[in-house]
Amino acid sequence: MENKVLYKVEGLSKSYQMGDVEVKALQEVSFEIGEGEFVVILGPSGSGKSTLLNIMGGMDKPSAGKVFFKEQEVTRYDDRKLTQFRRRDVGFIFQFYNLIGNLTARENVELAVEICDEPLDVEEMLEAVGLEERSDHFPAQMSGGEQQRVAIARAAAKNPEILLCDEPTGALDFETGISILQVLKMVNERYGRTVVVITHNAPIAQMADRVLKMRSGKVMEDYRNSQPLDPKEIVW
Ligand SMILES: Nc1ncnc2c1ncn2[C@@H]1O[C@H](COP(=O)(O)OP(=O)(O)OP(=O)(O)O)[C@@H](O)[C@H]1O
Repeated sequence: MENKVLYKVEGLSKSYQMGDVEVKALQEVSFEIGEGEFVVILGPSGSGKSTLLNIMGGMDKPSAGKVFFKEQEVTRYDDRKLTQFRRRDVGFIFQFYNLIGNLTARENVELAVEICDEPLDVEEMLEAVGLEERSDHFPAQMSGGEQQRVAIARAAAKNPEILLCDEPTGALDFETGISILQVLKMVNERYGRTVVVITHNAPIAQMADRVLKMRSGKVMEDYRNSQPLDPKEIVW
């Protein structure tokens, strides 16, 4: 089975100048991601995962190299096209949820879909992530796992091609983390969305179709799991 290529990353490098020192966050990273894949980008702290995800999501620009999304070169987009790309094509999920505190779960999701073209049904998404009973609660009235479910509903309801998730289980205990991985897998399977999860937590790689292992700003391994595990079989 060969999926259509969704992302093509070519020779991507990113350096930061810190006084006299040049920090090489990414060094000539190249790979492709197929439509519908569940990808885990695994690497220790400082290996360049967030830098890579931010460039893939149009939030940051590389020092060199190219990113293509559906054969369009994102790295050549002007600000207007980048805004459109972030709104329409990409859903973001962060470690600390980033919900708006004075809006309920439902209102957080509704606000996000207001700025995109073909959103999914808000109630359906809240139900899909298991929050139908809690949709009128404010973030402060919800557990970390519930808040992360709202964040997933918010990102997925935009109906983006891809969900980019930066350590989505990083702030959660083991069992809640597993339940969040199950929700991400559900969005991948039921809605056919491509999902990229970055993590330093090696066991999570067992649920991926594809694994990219990073170290010191480079992709050291790029492999496919022949039998990805169901999240509930993962232990850490
Ligand atoms: N804005 C910045 N200015 C200077 N250096 C930066 C900046 N952002 C990242 N770096 C450096 O780039 C390298 C890669 O950082 P990055 O956050 O991408 O790694 P990471 O794998 O996501 O790490 P973590 O899991 O700890 O978030 C690190 O050495 C980091 O200190």
